[in-house]
Amino acid sequence: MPKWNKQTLDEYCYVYHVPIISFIGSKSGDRYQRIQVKGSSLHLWQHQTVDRLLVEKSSLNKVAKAGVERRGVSSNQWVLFENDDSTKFEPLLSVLSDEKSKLFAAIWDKGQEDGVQRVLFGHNITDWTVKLIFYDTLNWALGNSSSFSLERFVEIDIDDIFVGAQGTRIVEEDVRALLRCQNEFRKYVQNFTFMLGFSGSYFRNGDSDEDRGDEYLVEMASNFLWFPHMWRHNHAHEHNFTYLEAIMSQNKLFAESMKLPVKHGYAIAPQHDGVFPVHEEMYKAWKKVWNVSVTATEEYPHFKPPSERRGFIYKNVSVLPRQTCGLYTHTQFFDDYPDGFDKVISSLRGGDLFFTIVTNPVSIFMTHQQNYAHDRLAIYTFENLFRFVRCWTNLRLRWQDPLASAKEYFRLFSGEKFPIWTDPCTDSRHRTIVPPTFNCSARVLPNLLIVGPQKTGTTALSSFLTLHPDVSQNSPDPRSFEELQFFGGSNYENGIEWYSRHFRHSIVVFEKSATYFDNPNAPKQAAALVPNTKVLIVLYDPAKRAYSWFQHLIAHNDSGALSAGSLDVILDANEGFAEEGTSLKNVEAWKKIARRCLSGGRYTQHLERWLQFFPLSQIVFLDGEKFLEKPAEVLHELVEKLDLPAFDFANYIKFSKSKGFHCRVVQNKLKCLGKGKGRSYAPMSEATRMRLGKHFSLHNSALHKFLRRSGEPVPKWLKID
Ligand SMILES: Nc1ncnc2c1ncn2[C@@H]1O[C@H](COP(=O)(O)OS(=O)(=O)O)[C@@H](OP(=O)(O)O)[C@H]1O
Repeated sequence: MPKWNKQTLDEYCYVYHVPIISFIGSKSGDRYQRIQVKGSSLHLWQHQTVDRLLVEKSSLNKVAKAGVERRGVSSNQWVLFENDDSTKFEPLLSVLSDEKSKLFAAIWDKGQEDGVQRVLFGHNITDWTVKLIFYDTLNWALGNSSSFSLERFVEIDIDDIFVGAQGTRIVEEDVRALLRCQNEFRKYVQNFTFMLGFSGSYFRNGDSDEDRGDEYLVEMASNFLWFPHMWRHNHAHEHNFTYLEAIMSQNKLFAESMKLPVKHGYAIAPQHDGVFPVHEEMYKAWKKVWNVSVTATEEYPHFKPPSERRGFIYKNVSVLPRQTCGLYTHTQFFDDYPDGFDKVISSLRGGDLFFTIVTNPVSIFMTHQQNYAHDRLAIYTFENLFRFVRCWTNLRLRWQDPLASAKEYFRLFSGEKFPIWTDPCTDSRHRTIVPPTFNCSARVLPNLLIVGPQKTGTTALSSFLTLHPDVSQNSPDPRSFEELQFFGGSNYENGIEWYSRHFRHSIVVFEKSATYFDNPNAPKQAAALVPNTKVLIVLYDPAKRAYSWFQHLIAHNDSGALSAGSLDVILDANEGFAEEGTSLKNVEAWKKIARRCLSGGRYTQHLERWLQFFPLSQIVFLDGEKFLEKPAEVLHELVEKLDLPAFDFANYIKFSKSKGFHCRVVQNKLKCLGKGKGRSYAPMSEATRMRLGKHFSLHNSALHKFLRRSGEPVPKWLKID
């Protein structure tokens, strides 16, 4: 890192108490093996080979268990640290060797030399022990260490307990093994209980030994917990509520007659069909027949990568992420492990499966009855996994009922409650399980979002833009001032079928909801559904738009605005200078109005959020003031940016003297926007203007800087002399 950058980084970390995590590699051409770390008394050794590692006792190592020795590391290219001063440095991972001096693969510099704390690693996280220590370090750096729980909830579902071709199914001896293994697992996982999923229609569907296996399982039913699939492993998305209710009821009758303990309102849909993408009819049938309140899926937001699967709540059903453990219905023999036996071994010994448990507070695994027949690979896999976790970590594994897990999950990740819709048509797995009413080849989603802010001319812009023959706009929603207000709004709950119904094919398909710009959830939700869309932001003098907002409220007889009488009274209240004797109710109402008037005009504040989810190349800025004066010219530029053929807007947009704004020309007549757009009201006083200018000055100069830096044209109204 260049010297100047390093200095700035160190200074930042010193001032804001931010620790640094560094991974240090060996320099290939360097002749020196032992080097002093610049500005520190610490030395490091390059190009080292490591055979044995030992996790050290340290307040930073929480999950990683201290004192266990790992042998057979056998890899080279490590950088090791030499520590002469235990008051300044605390080892996290040491190297065991026959040499006298002790070297360390990870060390914590407590910041006594320059006030900056650092954790230095001499190897990257391809080594699982380093990864484990890195996980602890990250939690420490994020300040999670004290609140960090060592409890991990583990659930193993056996799906389709009666589903399977003859010759692949469990027999009586396998059921006995399952019971033994459940007891064995309880040594590692407190309260462990297998959860068995059933489709009753397949009961006793094997040869005579397998049928006996089914019977014995049902005799032993009370030892396990049971949850429903469909009667015949049916795919939910293909059916409506009435049919789903019927087949679920049939499965319920089966459970009742077999006395299966079905508790906890838990269910799993065969092949996750209907859970995500959501099939509302299935959720309704689940509630009605089984009163389901928890399920799990591998499909949200997408099947891959598994580490990014998350949860959500839909129709009062908590959907938890479900993990795969590398065992599928065809995995019955050691030789059958997908990608070979070694892959599974490495996955559970410090690989993906191990880290699934480490990193997820709740892990729900999916297995199938075949994995407990023949070589009983599931038993082998989980027993070894649990042993490994016990050996190398301080984690406490526990089973708890899915309802408690759901509660815990959404307590920890409360921001995940609302599902984020993705486009099922761009996910090959989701495409096959969308309800038949959702036709991917016909569905249309926007490729341009006009996001606002409000009161910047977005209605006029939309109206004029649709003059272009290759542009179409969403059909209006009368319930929300014509706008769909889908992202970040209550219409989001209506789902994508509802949303996409409002669009029709065209080269540019746009949606305009001016509420999106300053809505905290809109960018994330928009990026999940239409990641390639362009996002158009109108840049308009925020002082004028604040005044326009206030006039909007007056025109709508808003009691708060009317009682204030002027925007200045609102601004006074917002700054804590409400006139003596003003009721608290009025002060609160005026502050609320102030927020609405001012918030959207703080451009960079909201822009930052959009840029977290969309690259700058997809953001289109439009000068709102120039648009007001010369709409045809601005539209000409916009059309070019959108790669559309040129269009003679000037022919179709003319200025109306009576309206005082530009209007569309329809059959030789001017057709202006309604009276709610382009209102006539007293002009803003110079004093209010100045006041608002002052309020926005920092935000405006940040916007100015941002536009300059990004090579975007700076609107005239923003130019700073
Ligand atoms: N051609 C034309 N016709 C009418 N109005 C025009 C036009 N061009 C820009 N404007 C300005 O648009 C302001 C309303 O902005 P929005 O359409 O974004 O408002 S909203 O947020 O959708 O309610 C509106 O604000 P007010 O003047 O306060 O009514 C206008 O200043």
